[in-house]
Amino acid sequence: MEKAQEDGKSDHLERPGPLTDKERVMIQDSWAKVYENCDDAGVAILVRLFVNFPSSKQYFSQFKHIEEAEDLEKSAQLRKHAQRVMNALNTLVENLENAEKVASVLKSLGKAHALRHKVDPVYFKILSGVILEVLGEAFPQVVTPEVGAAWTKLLATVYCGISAVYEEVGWTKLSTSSG
Ligand code: HEM
Repeated sequence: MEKAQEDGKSDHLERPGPLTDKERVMIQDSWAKVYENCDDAGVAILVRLFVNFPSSKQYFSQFKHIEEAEDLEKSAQLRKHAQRVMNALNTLVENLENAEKVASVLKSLGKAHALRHKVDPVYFKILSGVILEVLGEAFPQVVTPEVGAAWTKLLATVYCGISAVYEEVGWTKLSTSSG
C-alpha cells in the first residue's frame, strides 16, 4: 500500500518544540537497546519501507526490481544503506544536546539526498513512520507509549530539518520527474 504517498501533498509537519530532558533521556536509553541490534534493526526497517512503499525503491539501482522481503534482505546496497541510516541516527541521538551538530548532520543528509540522490523528501516522512512501527514491534518493552511519543517528536524534528534543507537548495518536485 502506498497510502502515505497520497498524504505527501500535505507533507508540512509543524516543527516540534525542543526535546525536554526527560524525552532526551528516554530516547538515549531506548536507542542503546536498539543499537545493540543495529544491523538487524536497520535491515528490518528498510525492508519494511521498501515492501510497504515500493516506489521508495526507485532510487536504488541494485534492488529496485526486487519484491520479496527475503531477497531484499540480502541486497548489499540495502544493507549498506541500513548501516548508514543507523549510524546517522546514532550520531543524532548521541548529540541531542548539541543543536549545532544536529543541524550540521541534517544539512549534509538533506543536501546529499536532494542534490545527489534526488530523493523526494516525502520518503523521509514515510521512513519516520516505518522506524516507529518496526521499533515498537521489535522492542515492545522498550518502546512504551511515552518513549514512542518522544521518538515521534525527534523524528518530526529530523524531517522538518531535512525539509528545510531541501527548500534551501531549491528542491522542486520537478527535479525527480525530469531526472
Ligand atoms: C533517516 C533517514 C536517512 C538517513 C540517515 C540516510 C543516510 C544516508 C547516507 C549517510 C548515505 C550516504 C551519503 C552520501 O551519499 O553522501 C545515503 C545514501 C543514499 N540514500 Fe539515504 N538516508 C536516509 C533516508 C533515505 C531515504 C528515505 C531514501 C529513499 C527512499 C534514501 C536513499 C538514498 C540513496 C539512493 C542513497 C545512495 C545509495 C547508494 O549509493 O548505494 N535515503 N543515505
